[in-house]
Amino acid sequence: MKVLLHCQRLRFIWLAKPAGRHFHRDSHLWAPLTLDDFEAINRCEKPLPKNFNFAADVLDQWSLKEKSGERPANPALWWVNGKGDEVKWSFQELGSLSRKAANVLTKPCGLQRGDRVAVILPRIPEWWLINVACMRTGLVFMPGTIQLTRKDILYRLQASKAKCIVASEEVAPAVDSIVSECPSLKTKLLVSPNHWDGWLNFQELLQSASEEHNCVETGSQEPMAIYFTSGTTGSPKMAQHSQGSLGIGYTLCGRYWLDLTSSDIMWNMSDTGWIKAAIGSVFSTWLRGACVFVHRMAQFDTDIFLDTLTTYPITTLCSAPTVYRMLVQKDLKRYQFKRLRHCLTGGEPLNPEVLEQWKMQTGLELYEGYGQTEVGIICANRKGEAIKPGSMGKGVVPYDVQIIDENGNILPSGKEGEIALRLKSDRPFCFFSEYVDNPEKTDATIRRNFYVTGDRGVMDDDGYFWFVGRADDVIISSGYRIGPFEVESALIEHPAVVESAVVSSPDPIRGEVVKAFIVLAAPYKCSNREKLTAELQDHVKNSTAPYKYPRKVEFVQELPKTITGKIKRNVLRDQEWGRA
Ligand SMILES: Nc1ncnc2c1ncn2[C@@H]1O[C@H](COP(=O)(O)OP(=O)(O)OP(=O)(O)O)[C@@H](O)[C@H]1O
Repeated sequence: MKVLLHCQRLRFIWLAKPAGRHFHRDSHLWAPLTLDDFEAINRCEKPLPKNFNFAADVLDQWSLKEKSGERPANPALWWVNGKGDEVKWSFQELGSLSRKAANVLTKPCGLQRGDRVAVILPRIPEWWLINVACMRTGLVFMPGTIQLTRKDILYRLQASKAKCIVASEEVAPAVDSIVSECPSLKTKLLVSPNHWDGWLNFQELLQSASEEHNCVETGSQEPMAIYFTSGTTGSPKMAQHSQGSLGIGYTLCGRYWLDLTSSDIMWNMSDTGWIKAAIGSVFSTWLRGACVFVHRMAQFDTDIFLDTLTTYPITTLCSAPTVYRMLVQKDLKRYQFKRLRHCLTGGEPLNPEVLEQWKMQTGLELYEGYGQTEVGIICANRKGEAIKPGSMGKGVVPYDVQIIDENGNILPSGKEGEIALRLKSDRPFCFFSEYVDNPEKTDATIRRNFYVTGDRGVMDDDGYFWFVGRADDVIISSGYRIGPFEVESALIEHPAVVESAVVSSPDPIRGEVVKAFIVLAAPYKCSNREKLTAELQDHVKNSTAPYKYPRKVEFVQELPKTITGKIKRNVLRDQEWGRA
């Protein structure tokens, strides 16, 4: 199945040899792959087909099922903006509009299979159209959030050598200010009712484009998308994914973690720039034939958020822990959610206190998942399995998740080490292909026969994984190893704490000590700081091993975060160590 090449400078690259069973769609021998096939491929019980295209092999199949009445009359995409505007597309409408969009990309934009397209759009329906149009044409989709600054956009366009940028008016001026420094960029496509000098207009071109389009027969391992990582620990890396890794790799995630069926309505809050949008708002959801629900909020607002859940028949919700931390500050018992039955979170550790409060106030569990841009979901609390508050759940199929030491040896349960994925003879097909133009970083993810995540954790006797912290975030004080998450989770149990970030801080005797940066809840903002510090320190000493308590405490208005909302502990740590 797979050939392992031993290259110069001890670099390993994998060439998976896909099976040739999947005939060209025009051939009389061609049979569409079914959801059962995708699940079997995901379980590694069936080989990856030679060719695969998510638009043709998944979306167009749902269109046919919709036509024949085999799928409920649920939209494929349901978009609202809170101002009375609404878009509902069936799979058939999504099909015909995305074919038109494909013609816009190849004809007036002049793009060819394999070209890279930077797409920086807010949560508007066109984002989904361009996404599917790129699949149909074999273009490599590179999403980015509209919160990117001029400098971020320049970094992304130069690093990727993108041929085209698709943007909205929010970011067009920033693009214009740096375009002269991006020689590879040939086309600027604006998604707006207005015309801008030097930009083609998507809406106008879409209206006149033909609906006739033959989907490109992409190889399963052909590049489909490039995701820039969050940049929590440094410059974002370009993780490249293939048609198969994204298009098939999330089948089981949709079934077991998201628990979706074709009559579900999934609201995933992730920004369009991150892989979580791809998982929850494209691949997992549409593989299961469910409806993708989108609310374009100008900015996150808890009242609008809660109103949306009471107004629309959303069944499944996925949001970052930060959002749940804010929501549990409200009196949630006042709200009657219309159809909500399954709630998910991930991207950051979820404090057990938040899970308990959410459950107490809404009656619903919170199913946490743990993953990375590079390899997708690694651990998750699956529907139907008992949740252990504070744990990220068990390893997900097809991954063999282990805790290893610095030499790549598997550690027994209960021992802290690095979270890693065991690579048997085959590299799992759902892995990213590489960090583009960065073979050293790609190689550095492999230790002996493991993919190392760079995160530290513990597996218990029941196979549940417990997050300790990113390897760089672990604090070593007087010889003790202290994970920030445990201290932060202890702090948030106290009613004065909305959220906190725990980092190492220099100390002349202990080398480094635990320091907590704390955002206070409104009623505690005017409290006596000295008294409150002592109270919080005592609280941590009582709820976890006393050596973990924060010897230094600083109260802050807010914590530094990435645009995905993740706490940037490295910024606070550098500040403490005078490296800022
Ligand atoms: N449920 C979770 N619990 C704890 N941490 C999580 C969870 N889910 C994701 N993470 C963290 O997020 C990381 C993956 O996030 P992402 O792929 O966006 O890149 P990043 O590591 O934040 O950014 P960069 O690699 O650019 O520094 C994981 O390695 C882990 O540290």
